[in-house]
Amino acid sequence: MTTTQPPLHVRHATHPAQVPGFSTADLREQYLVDALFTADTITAVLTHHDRIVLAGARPASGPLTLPTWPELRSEYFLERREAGIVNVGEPGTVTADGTKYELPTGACLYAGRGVRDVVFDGPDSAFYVFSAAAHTQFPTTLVNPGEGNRLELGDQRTANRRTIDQYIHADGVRSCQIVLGVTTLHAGSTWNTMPAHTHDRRTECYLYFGLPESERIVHLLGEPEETRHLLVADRQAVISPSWSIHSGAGTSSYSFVWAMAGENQAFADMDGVDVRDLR
Ligand SMILES: O=C[C@H](O)[C@@H](O)CC(=O)C(=O)O
Ligand SMILES: [Zn+2]
Repeated sequence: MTTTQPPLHVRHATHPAQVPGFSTADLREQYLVDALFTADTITAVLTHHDRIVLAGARPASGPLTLPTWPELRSEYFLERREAGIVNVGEPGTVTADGTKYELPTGACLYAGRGVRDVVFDGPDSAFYVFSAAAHTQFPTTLVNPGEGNRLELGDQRTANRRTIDQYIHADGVRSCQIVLGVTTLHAGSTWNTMPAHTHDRRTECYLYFGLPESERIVHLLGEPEETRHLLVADRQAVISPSWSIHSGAGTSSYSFVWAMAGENQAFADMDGVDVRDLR
């Protein structure tokens, strides 16, 4: 089928000193990715923070093939890249060089460097793609919800009881740079990632999903002593540069894909910020 292929949206890196001068609209333009999932379209954003590409594929009326973009100067998208793909919609399939993988909601497919053809299918599926530059090839691997390393964090009394599934990480599915998982807030819990942290060696992106259409997440960003917020809807992503905290509270519970790329893959390489020190 024929589809319109939107251009790659390129976002330059930002300096923390710019943040105090940003209006709400400026903050949203720099850090919020608000329309990744348009029917029969693959939408993509390249951020110069660690050269991460975020893409969304919604194969509503037929299969969609992952293209490449002129800015990448590559023959095919994964020629020098790797990707973590998470289905944030209804069950669907991803076919990587002829091998078809079934992805229920919340499942993750790691697609390694060198995979030429990636095809998304499933009328109500929605595939989130997080891609980083890759120096070598690791095997393409499927991880289903609950099959990764599972962490139970937080407490209902502080409204942050949540389950963290680590999928792509140093002790799980191997990759060059990507560390990726899905966190699900338990019913009645609203806070993620509080106490907040930074990790100056990695850029991290959150893609919120499973949030009712009428609800919003108040996502906190910026340096710990100079924070700002974004009001974020379902299936929207936020880019957190290395100097930025990334934490939020919803008007309801929700899930999110967290994914990072950069200098190392140590999940525990975080600089925690005491709640009392946030400004
Ligand atoms: O660097 C790690 C990431 O920010 C997330 O894994 C945090 C998270 O999912 C949570 O606390 O809810
Ligand atoms: Zn983090």
